[in-house]
Order: sequence, then C-alpha cells, then structure tokens
Amino acid sequence: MSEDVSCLKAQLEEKEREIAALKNKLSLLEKSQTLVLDLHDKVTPLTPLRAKHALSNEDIMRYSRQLLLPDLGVRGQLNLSKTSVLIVGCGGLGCPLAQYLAAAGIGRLGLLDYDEVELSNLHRQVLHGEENQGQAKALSAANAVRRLNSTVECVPYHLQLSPENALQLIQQYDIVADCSDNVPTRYLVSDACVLSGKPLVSASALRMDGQLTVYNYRGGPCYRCLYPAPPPPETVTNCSDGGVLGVVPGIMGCFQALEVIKIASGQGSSFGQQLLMFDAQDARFRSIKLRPRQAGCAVCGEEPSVTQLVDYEAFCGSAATDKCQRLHLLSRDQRITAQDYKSILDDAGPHLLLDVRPLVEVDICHLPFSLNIPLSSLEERKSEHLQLLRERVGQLKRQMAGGGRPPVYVICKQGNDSQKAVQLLEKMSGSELDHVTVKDISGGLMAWARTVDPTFPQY
Ligand SMILES: Nc1ncnc2c1ncn2[C@@H]1O[C@H](COP(=O)(O)OP(=O)(O)OP(=O)(O)O)[C@@H](O)[C@H]1O
Ligand SMILES: [Zn+2]
Repeated sequence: MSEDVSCLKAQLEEKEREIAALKNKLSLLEKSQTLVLDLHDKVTPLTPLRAKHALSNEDIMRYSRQLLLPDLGVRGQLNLSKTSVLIVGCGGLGCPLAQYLAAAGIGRLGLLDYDEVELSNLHRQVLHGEENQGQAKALSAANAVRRLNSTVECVPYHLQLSPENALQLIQQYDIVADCSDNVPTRYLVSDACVLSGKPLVSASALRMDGQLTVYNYRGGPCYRCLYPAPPPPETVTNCSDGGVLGVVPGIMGCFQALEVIKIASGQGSSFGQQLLMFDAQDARFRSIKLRPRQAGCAVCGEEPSVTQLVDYEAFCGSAATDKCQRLHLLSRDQRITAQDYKSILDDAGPHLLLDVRPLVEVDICHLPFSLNIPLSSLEERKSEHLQLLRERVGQLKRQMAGGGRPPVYVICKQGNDSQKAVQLLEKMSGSELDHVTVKDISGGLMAWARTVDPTFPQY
C-alpha cells in the first residue's frame, strides 16, 4: 500500500515537472511572438539588469556545451548574464559580434546604428536579410538576435552616436564594442569610454585585413595614447571605396565576441596592450605589443586636456559617417551633369570620355566608348598612360575640322576623383598635353545610372 503511495507521488512529481517545462516553453514562445521591440531614437535610462543567482534547467541545457569548460563554468555563465554590452555599429563587425554574444547568453545588448539595411550590406552583415532592406539596422539586428535567444535583453537604438549622447549611453553599459567605420566615431567612443571608465573592445576590417585591440582595460592604453592625432582624411579608405571580403569582418567580429565574453565572464582579455593583426590573404595572425598608457595622453594622461567630449568631426576633419563626401573642387563652368553629357552623345559631338576609376571598378561596369586611365596613373604621370592620352587627344584634334580645343569629359564613380583629374589635366593642358577643354561629369557614373540610364549598374 505504502509502495503505491510513493510510486504515485513520484509519478505526480514527474508530471508536475513536465507541466512546468511545458508552461515555460509556452511562455517563451508567447513572449517571442508578441514582444514587439521598442526602437529607441533617443537615449533613455535603462532599468538595472536583473541579477541571476542560479541557472534554470533551460539555461543549463542551452549553455551546456560551454558550461562544461572549466574556464567558464556556472560562475562564468552567471557573470555573462549580468553583463551589458553596447555595440556601436550593426554592420560587418557588429552583426557576428551580436550574434555570438546573444548565443552565449549575455545579459543585455545595446544595438546602435543610425543607418538602414542595403543590398550591398548583405554579403557581410549577416544578421540582416533581403526582407530587411530599408529597415533600421538596429531593429533588424535586434529581431534576429531575439529569434536566436529570447532571454537576452535587446535595446535597439536607431541613432548616431554623438558627443551629445555618448556619455549618457555608454555609462549605462559594462563593456563597449566599437564596430564603426569612421575615424571621428573611433575617437568619440574611446574618449567616452575613458571618461566613463569602460573597457572598449575595438576592431576594424578592410579589404583582406583585420585588426583588434582592447582599449582602456586594466591600466592599458586608450585609442588616443596610440593615435594622438587623426590621420589626414584623404588617407582613410572605407569599405565602400576599398572593398572588403565579407568573411574578414566576420572573423574580426567573432574575435571581438571572444574578448567581450572573456572580459564579461571574468577570465579577462589579453589584448589590453596588444594589437591583433589578421592577414586573410596569407591566413596569418600576428600579435604585436603596443606602447603602454601614456602619461601625456590628452584624455587618460596625468593632466588631461580633454575632460569632456569634443567636436570629433572638426578634430578629424571628416564626417562621422562613411557616406560619400562630395568634394567641390571646381567652378560651375568646369562641370556638366550626366544629362548634359547624354545630350552631347546624342548630338554626336566629337569628344573624349575619360574614366579615371581603377581597373577593378571598370571591370564591374563602364560606358563602352570611354578611355580608362586611373587617377593614380595620371598623378604618377605613368608614361604609357600619358602617351595613350596624347594619342587620343591628337586623333580628336584631327577629327575636329573647325579647330578649337578638343573637349575631354572626365568621369568616375561618384564625381570626386574626376574633379581631381580635371584639375590635373588642366595643369597638363598646353604642356604635357595638347591644349584641351576639360570638364567633370558631376556625380559620375552613379548619377548616370540614376538620371540617364536606369539599367546601368550601381555599386
Ligand atoms: N557614429 C555612429 N553612430 C551609429 N552608427 C554608426 C556610427 N558610425 C558608424 N556607424 C555604423 O557602423 C556600421 C559600420 O559597418 P560597415 O562598415 O560594415 O557598414 P556600412 O557603413 O553599411 O558599409 P558600406 O561602407 O558598405 O556602406 C554602419 O552600419 C554604420 O552605420
Ligand atoms: Zn590615453
């Protein structure tokens, strides 16, 4: 009789456990279906992250494979759940970083980006899909992260990190990750981390190369300790100009996730005074020791001159976005529009169309009647290219029965390099070259695609 009672009790307990597990599953499912993420367009105070004192059965199952690691264990996992991380930029680095932090069970993720998803992002910004084009990157990333792990609290910010909001924002997080793509933002994030006392896990990726360092960590240097002055703006290349193989920021973003997890879980990062360099071409990693924190550093030094955030665009002489900056090097009569050029073509007026883009871009698309001489070859006065140009100008002159200066129209992708080329050709006209009339086609081939020929590819 007593055996029946204990047997029944055990069965009942088993059923109760099953019911509790089902209830838990149902509530998670309901939460993920009904919870609509609030997209923040300004910085508001966050409620403190709820401290977890023990792992639930679900946690144990979800994180079991990493819980088995002596380096992490239950303590490390609980530490992760208590940590908040702000990700600045939900692009090529930010996407894999957010994905792995969410998968690993970080407590709260702030996802910040002012931009929207574009088709040309999808080869590397792997949290966004085709259906997210036009959507705020922060929201698209947060939704993807939530599908992966609904227990992670996501705070999407659709705004630009600026000197006005950076401190208020960064102070609310434990660790900051710089996944941005421009120099003013790098100085801004670093200064704000120094002023708020937060570690900064920073990475970059361009073409086939990547870099990673942890700044302001355990007495190590800040960004300014290493780079007291910004580079000249014209020496900075971004992904939309220089290109990038998608997997390179993927690897660097994963590295950032690794260092964030090591800091958050309590293992600590070894990149506080180290620079990791990744060469994808040779599949080689190198790590070099950096100089220590500088006593004379303007922000983290002994007598700092930067005690509050400044105007970083003015400091760097460039914008805090990587959007194409339009140069204005020429007067109005030195420029024509893409439609004006179409009329010249329609009137079959003799002229030379000079495309000054690099060959790799000309291979993507070009106008069939153009002559390609890259701006760099003109600048370097490459003799074979100058010879070719002289010949083509000579031919043109012979074609022009009525005499006059042969017209040369210069084109590039967006109309910046072509302006530089016009200035250069004007200097060469009458000396290194026959006298020519040079004009820039403003807005370049992208303006041609937008305003003249919608079938012409944009990139
Ligand atoms: N100050 C800033 N505030 C918020 N987001 C920023 C800031 N600076 C840069 N970002 C974001 O950082 C991300 C950098 O990622 P990445 O360079 O891969 O993307 P991208 O700018 O979309 O690329 P592409 O150059 O191909 O257009 C971008 O999504 C950009 O909008
Ligand atoms: Zn410093």
